[in-house]
Amino acid sequence: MNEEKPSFSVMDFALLATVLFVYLLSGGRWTIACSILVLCALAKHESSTEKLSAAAETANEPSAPKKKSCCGGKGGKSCCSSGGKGKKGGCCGGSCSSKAKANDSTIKNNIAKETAPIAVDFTQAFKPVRNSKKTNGTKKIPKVFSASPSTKASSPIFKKGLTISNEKLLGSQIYVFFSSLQGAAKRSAESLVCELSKVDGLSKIPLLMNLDEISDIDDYFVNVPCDNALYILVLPSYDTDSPLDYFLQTLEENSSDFRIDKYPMRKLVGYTILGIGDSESWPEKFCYQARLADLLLARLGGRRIFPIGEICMKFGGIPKVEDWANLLGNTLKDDEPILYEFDENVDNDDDDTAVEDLTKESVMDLEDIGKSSELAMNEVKKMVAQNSPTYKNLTKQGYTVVGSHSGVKICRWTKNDLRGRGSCYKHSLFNIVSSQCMELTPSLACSSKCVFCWRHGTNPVSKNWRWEIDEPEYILENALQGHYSKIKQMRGVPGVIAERFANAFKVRHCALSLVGEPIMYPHINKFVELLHEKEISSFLVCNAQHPQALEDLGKVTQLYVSIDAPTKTELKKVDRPLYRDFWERMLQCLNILKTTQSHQRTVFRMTLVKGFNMGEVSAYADLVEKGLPCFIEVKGATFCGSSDANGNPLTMQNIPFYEECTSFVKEFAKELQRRGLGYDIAAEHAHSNCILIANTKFKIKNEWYTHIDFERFFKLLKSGEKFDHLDYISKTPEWALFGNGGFAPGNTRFYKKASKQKSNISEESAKIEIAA
Ligand SMILES: Cc1cc2nc3c(=O)[nH]c(=O)nc-3n(C[C@H](O)[C@H](O)[C@H](O)COP(=O)(O)O)c2cc1C
Ligand code: SF4
Repeated sequence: MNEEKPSFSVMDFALLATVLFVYLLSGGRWTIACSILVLCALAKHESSTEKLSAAAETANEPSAPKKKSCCGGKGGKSCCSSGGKGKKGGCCGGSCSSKAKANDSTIKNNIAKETAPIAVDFTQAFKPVRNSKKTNGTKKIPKVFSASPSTKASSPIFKKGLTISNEKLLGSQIYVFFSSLQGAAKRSAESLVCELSKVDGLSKIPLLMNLDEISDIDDYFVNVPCDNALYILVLPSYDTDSPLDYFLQTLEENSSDFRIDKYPMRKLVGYTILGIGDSESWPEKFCYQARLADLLLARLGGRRIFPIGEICMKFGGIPKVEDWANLLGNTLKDDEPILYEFDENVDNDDDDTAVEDLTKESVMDLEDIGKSSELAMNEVKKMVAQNSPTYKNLTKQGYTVVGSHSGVKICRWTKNDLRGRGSCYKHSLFNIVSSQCMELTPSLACSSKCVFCWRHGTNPVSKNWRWEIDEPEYILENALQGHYSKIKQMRGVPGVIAERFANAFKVRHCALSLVGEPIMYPHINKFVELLHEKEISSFLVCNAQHPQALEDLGKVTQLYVSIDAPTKTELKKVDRPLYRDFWERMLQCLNILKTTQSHQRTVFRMTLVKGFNMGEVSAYADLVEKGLPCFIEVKGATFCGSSDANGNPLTMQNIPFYEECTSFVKEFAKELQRRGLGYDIAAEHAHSNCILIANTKFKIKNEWYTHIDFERFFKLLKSGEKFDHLDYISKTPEWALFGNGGFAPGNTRFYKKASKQKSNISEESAKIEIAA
């Protein structure tokens, strides 16, 4: 034991006494100076005392072996760097060397961190388990991908739905779906397919699918095409309306549709999503629709096998897609178990706590995503916003977009008529002069995706109205303005007849067709009233998918219903309707024509497409029996220029010749007469492959009255009296009757040069026109 040394020496006391003396003699400053001197002296004294006592101690020790001198961390030969031949050095016991190793590895790690190509930040889901209890041993840590937060809160299945699946991802059939407006998602999906095809051991080549072209989304997102399907979705985000909105709307509806399985996506091996967007221009909404899709697929029971990727196409683009694809490829090869949610096979073992720890944070994140995504789902957008690619597309095609959901366009028959080259078939059949007719739609969106629709791929689709609504007064005023400005542009065109040009500034007819489904517009009745107030007659074409709107429709001059196929199977193939109960809807509409709307001038509009709907006439006759329309307008689909790959599957082979149309119509009329339904062929416009079958009540004293007396129509309307289709008829002129061609006198028929026509036609890419 060491003996205790005294704390103060005589020297110390002498110094302190000096300080006291100085204080009493001269006060503050001198005392401070003196104190500092005293403290220095004391410190010096103290250290020399220590040195002395240390020397005394060493001198007193019994022959202790001499310690090697320490390197002081500098690594002298004798110690840490040890020429020590594997022996631990004398001073630090080797800790110098281990520290050096640690420093080394930290640096390496840092370098690795700095140089690693973090292309996409989707690594959050791979956070390591923080509970060390769960990571010991050789047990692998399952990757966890949490499911929809809202379902987590509400579904009992979720709470206990964590289990491990060892699905063999490599053996699955991968489907790469994409939706694209401007092509970036398509290119990304193609690159993804290319990268994934290189993955060793993948048993099947991934399939590329365009979501916007799928006839029925339910074929893939309620049913699945095979029992080992794995879905990868490449989705852009748009804060304006885009085709993806319909897809998301469908998933949303399916998740709450009691008629279908609550978790249909559980049939998949799994899914993952690659979002693309623009983080610079849309920082708040960057890839928000990809996240929404992720949420909805999880809600439908889908199992996420890889975290959602979010790539800004402005910075990096395709190389980042490839990075993501490579990481996904590694996951496919990786046979580690994946923890899925939404599985009732509960495994309630100890891992649950670890899983909870592990998922807590990502679930929190997803809750935020969930909230913002659900808000996004309920957000009301403009159908066609001015900055949207759809707007640009439509205006490029010659449409004047009015407000946010309506459009006008002057058709080629209006131009023809201004130049004395004849009106369209509506002149021959019903007395509508093309140069005074405005083609307009108050809804550019449609609830069908007809194969022959030439605007397919351009206009938005939806089952019902989900956009901002413009006032009918605003639409009419601006539509007329748009129409007149297009007419004005015709003033320099050779051959324009001055009188017709002047009259064209008084629109007399409005064809509510053009593109989309006019009856979807919530204020359609008010809009038609406004037309009538201006003595503009109304020709409304609807697609027989909105029975309630049809039932509620007020008086129109003529009411069309498109009948594109005679049977349920064919109608699905031709119209690709969005509604699951499309056939029932159509039958309901036919019944409404026969009952509530029987006072209207009703017309079945049939567009003949060879190879699609020119088969059985008796099935068509069944439909006529159900709707009993006043007229049946049969028109061969017509060619209208080459396609720009808009998804239209038809070619010139599908365009029927006029002879084929007439023989179809003759057979059809015969079948109707055989059933005693009282129809006959009345008029034609051979130039546009169009023939009219009319109910014989319009044949008075052996003369056809298929034309409209517009003056009488407006007179009756103003009178407020009830009237029906027979009250405003006029005699069909001789030239329009069937067999006479239907070309109005006073016009010169103009034939395109055959060679020029030929050069414009590309068999593979024909665009088919059905309206006008
Ligand atoms: C009108 C418009 C709106 C957009 N809105 C968003 C958005 O809300 N969030 C986002 O991340 N990117 C947004 N973008 C960027 C697109 O998602 C991005 O350009 C993407 O690559 C487009 O894919 P696509 O070419 O396949 O259509 C928008 C782009 C346009 C033109
Ligand atoms: S043809 Fe008419 S009903 Fe069919 S998709 Fe086009 S706009 Fe809609």
